Amino acid sequence: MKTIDELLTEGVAGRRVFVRADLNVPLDGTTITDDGRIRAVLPTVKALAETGARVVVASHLGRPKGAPDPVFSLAPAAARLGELLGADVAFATDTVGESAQTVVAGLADGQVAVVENLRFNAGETSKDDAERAAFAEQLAALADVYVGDGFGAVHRKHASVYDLPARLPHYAGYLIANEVGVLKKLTEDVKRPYVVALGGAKVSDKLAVIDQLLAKADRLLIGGGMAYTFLKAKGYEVGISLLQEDQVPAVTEYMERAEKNGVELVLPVDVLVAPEFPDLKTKAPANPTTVAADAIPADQEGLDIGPETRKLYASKLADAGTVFWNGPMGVFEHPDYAEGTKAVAQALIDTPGFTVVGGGDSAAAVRTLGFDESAFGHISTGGGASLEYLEGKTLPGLAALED
Ligand SMILES: Nc1ncnc2c1ncn2[C@@H]1O[C@H](COP(=O)(O)OP(=O)(O)OP(=O)(O)O)[C@@H](O)[C@H]1O
Ligand SMILES: O=C(O)[C@H](O)COP(=O)(O)O
Repeated sequence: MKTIDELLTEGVAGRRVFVRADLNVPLDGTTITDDGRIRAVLPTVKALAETGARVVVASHLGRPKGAPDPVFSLAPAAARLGELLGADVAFATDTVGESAQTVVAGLADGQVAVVENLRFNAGETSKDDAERAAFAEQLAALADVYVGDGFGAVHRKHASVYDLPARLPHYAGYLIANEVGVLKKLTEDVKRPYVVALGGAKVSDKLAVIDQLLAKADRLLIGGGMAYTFLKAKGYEVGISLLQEDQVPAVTEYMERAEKNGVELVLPVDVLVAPEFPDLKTKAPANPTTVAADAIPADQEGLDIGPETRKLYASKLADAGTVFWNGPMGVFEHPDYAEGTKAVAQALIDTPGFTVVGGGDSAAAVRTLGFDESAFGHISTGGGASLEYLEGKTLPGLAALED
């Protein structure tokens, strides 16, 4: 994999450099609640701008449906990038259309532009190779060189991640190089016990990863929205909690295999429930009730792990040699459901083992709940990406940078 340092040595002055970043930051309306992913790509953008490149930054944000949707505009991220760079950042109101072409053509050496959300174009995420290729051609027309630095999206076989680098000279940015450097160690030299804590809301993506983790980890702690598919597989009522019904048979098999392989698969013993999802805007008190994991009322939703589970998970993390944690334990954005995530974050700080926190929301949780980032071994910008990397999978966005 050629890195950006080689590109800088070759010289970038006057060249249009396309930086595929992951600016998929959490938003409250148009307010960015955690800018970690924007800060993470700064070294790459700065190095390119300072050496005279015309930098075109592109990213996805959220999961729009292949058409423009103002809720998912990258405009707030572009503005924040400008603030962090201390420079004007031009913003194109489309991705490859007239606005993008005009903005890119107007860039002077050393200037930076951001184009609108890649996923406003159906070609970006299309499963059809030709459709993705057509969009990649349009993206390629905007640049002379490609720098891949959106680590959080390298597990996606998307046009800007996979098809575009094949069409331009390509290099890995500093973030990708650093992430791969740290995560590689976890695949080669893992100090045991190796404990993996999984939570969050992208349940279907992450359940598949457990299949592989059963052959690698010594202990798996399950929380967040993911827990309810397991509790359902145990035959418990999960009420209106997040549930991946079609995955129940697979999860049943995981639980059987864990037992056979001697992997400790630990599930919540109690949870916080309420009749409805909390209001994350007003943060009005949610008044949750604590119930045993096998006693969730049919009309209630599980939104955090309970106090007994917090203690249990802390004890399961205390003697870890290595910990990988992805996905908040509850809806941490609301104070009534933040304690589970806080307890796991604190347990990672307290354990003597090497700790890695992966995921946009997990990293945001650690920061917004007031933890010191330096107390963790590594905070990865990738959730699904870091999990799939640890699984040993070939990730499209990394493979594309290699050849
Ligand atoms: N029990 C629950 N029910 C519903 N949502 C939950 C629950 N527990 C956690 N969440 C939500 O999960 C979200 C984070 O999940 P996600 O899987 O995206 O995490 P991540 O891996 O850190 O991020 P990413 O994969 O996007 O990098 C948070 O917004 C949180 O509110
Ligand atoms: O948040 C993430 O994990 C990355 O930005 C990828 O987003 P996606 O899961 O919507 O592809």
